[in-house]
Amino acid sequence: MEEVFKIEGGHQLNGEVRISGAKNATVALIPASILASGPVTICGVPDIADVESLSTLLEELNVAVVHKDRGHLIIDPTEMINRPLEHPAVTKLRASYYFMGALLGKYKHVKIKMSGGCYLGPRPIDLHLKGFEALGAKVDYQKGCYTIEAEELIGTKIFLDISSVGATINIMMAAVYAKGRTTIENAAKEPEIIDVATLLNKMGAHIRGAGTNVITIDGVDYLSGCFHEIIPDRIEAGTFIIMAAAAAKEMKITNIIPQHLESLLSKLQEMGVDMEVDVDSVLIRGGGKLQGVDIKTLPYPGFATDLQQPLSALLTQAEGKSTIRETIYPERFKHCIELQRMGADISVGQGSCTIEGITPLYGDRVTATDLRCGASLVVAGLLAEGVTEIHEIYHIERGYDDLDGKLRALGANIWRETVE
Ligand SMILES: CC(=O)N[C@H]1[C@@H](OP(=O)(O)OP(=O)(O)OC[C@H]2O[C@@H](n3ccc(=O)[nH]c3=O)[C@H](O)[C@@H]2O)O[C@H](CO)[C@@H](O)[C@@H]1O
Ligand SMILES: C=C(OP(=O)(O)O)C(=O)O
Repeated sequence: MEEVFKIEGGHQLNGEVRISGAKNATVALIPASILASGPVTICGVPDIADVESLSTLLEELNVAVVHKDRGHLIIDPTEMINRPLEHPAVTKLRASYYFMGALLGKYKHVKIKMSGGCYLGPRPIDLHLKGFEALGAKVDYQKGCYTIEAEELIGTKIFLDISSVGATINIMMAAVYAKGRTTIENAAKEPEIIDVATLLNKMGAHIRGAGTNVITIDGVDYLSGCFHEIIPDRIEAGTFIIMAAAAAKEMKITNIIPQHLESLLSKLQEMGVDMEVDVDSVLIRGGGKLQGVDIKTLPYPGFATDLQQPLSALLTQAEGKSTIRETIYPERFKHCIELQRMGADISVGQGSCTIEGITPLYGDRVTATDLRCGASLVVAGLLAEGVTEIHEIYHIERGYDDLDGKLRALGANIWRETVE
C-alpha cells in the first residue's frame, strides 16, 4: 500500500500562494542551532519531512525541540549529549551531514552515518572532509560511519576546488569555535549560506563575507541563543512560478525575494511569460505563447539546478527546441524518462537534454525518483489530459510544505490516494 498524488490536468490556477521558509536554509539552521549555549528560536520553519528527520536527530542528542504554531521551532541544546548519530533518520536526508560541522565545532568529536538525500549521480563530500582536516581534524570512515575528531581546531585558509554549498556551510560551522581566523576561498554564494551566517552571527559568531566567494570566520569562545526568521524558499517559489506559467490565468506568488530568482525570471521572460515583479511578490499571467530556450545550470546566481527539472515540464509546452545543460549534476535527468511516459519529446545526452515542443501531455502512472523530479511531474500533471498518478511522493514531502494543499487552494484538482 502506498500513498500517491493524483492530479486531473486542465484545471486553471488562480489566486495567491504564500511561499514557505527555505528548505535548504532550514536544514542547515537546525544543526547550526546546537552550537549555541541556550535556546534558539527559528521562525518560518516549513512543514517538510526533512525537518521531522532533523528533529528526530536533535532528540537523539538530547536536545529539546518544541514545534509551536506557524512554523516556530525552539531548539534548546542546554542538556545536549554528543552521542553517535546512527539513527535511520540520518539517511533520510542529505543535510544530516551538517551535524558533522556543528558537532565537530562544538565538541571536537563527531560520529555519524553517511547521509542520504536525492540521488542525482555521485555526491561526494570530500571537500567537507578536507576542510575539517585543514582545521586540524582526523577523519576515519568505517562501516558506513564517519568519525571526525580533533585535539583542537585551528583557523586556516581553505580553498574549495568546487564552490560547494554543503562544504561552505559545514566548514563555517566547524570554524566558529576554532582558534584564530578561517578563510574559505571559492566559497559558494547561495542565499542560504548568508542565512546560516546571519543566524551564527546573531548567536555571537564573527563571520564576514557570506554571499561572496571569500568568507572569513574569526573563532569565538561562546555562542548564545537567539531568534531568527528563515528566508523564503527560492526553489519552492520558482516551482510555483513555473506552475503559474503552465496553468494559471492570473496567479500571485508572495513572500519571495525576487533578487534570488533573477536567473529563472529572466529565462521565463525570454520564453514570453507575462509577469509583474514587485518587491516581495510576482504576478504571473499564464496561458500565453511560449518560446523554447537554452539553459545551463550554474552555481548561484546562475540558473539553479533544482529548478531545471520543474522547468523541463513547462518547456514541453514551448514552441521549438529547448536544451538544458546540467553542469552541477550531469546525471540529473531521471525526470525526463517519466516525462516521456506522459508524451514529452525529450532526448537525454551526456549532461544535457533536448526538449522539442509543443507536445501534448497525457496522464499516466509515473514515479518521483527524486524531490525536483516530483515537482516536475506535478507541473506536467497540471498540464496533462486525464489523471496523472505520482508514486514515491515521500521525495516531494522532503522539500515542499503542503504542495497539494497549496495547489488545491489555487484551483488544481490534486488529491492523495492510497493504492496497492
Ligand atoms: C541541502 C542542500 O542545500 N542541498 C542543495 C545543495 O546540495 P549540496 O550542498 O550537496 O551540493 P554542492 O553545492 O555541495 O554540490 C555542487 C557540486 O559539487 C560537488 N561536490 C560537492 C561537495 C564535495 O565535497 N565534493 C564535490 O565534488 C557535487 O557533486 C556537485 O557536483 O546544493 C545543490 C547545488 O546547488 C542543490 O542541488 C541542493 O538542493
Ligand atoms: C537535491 C535537493 O535536495 P537535497 O540536497 O536535500 O537532496 C533539492 O532540494 O533539490
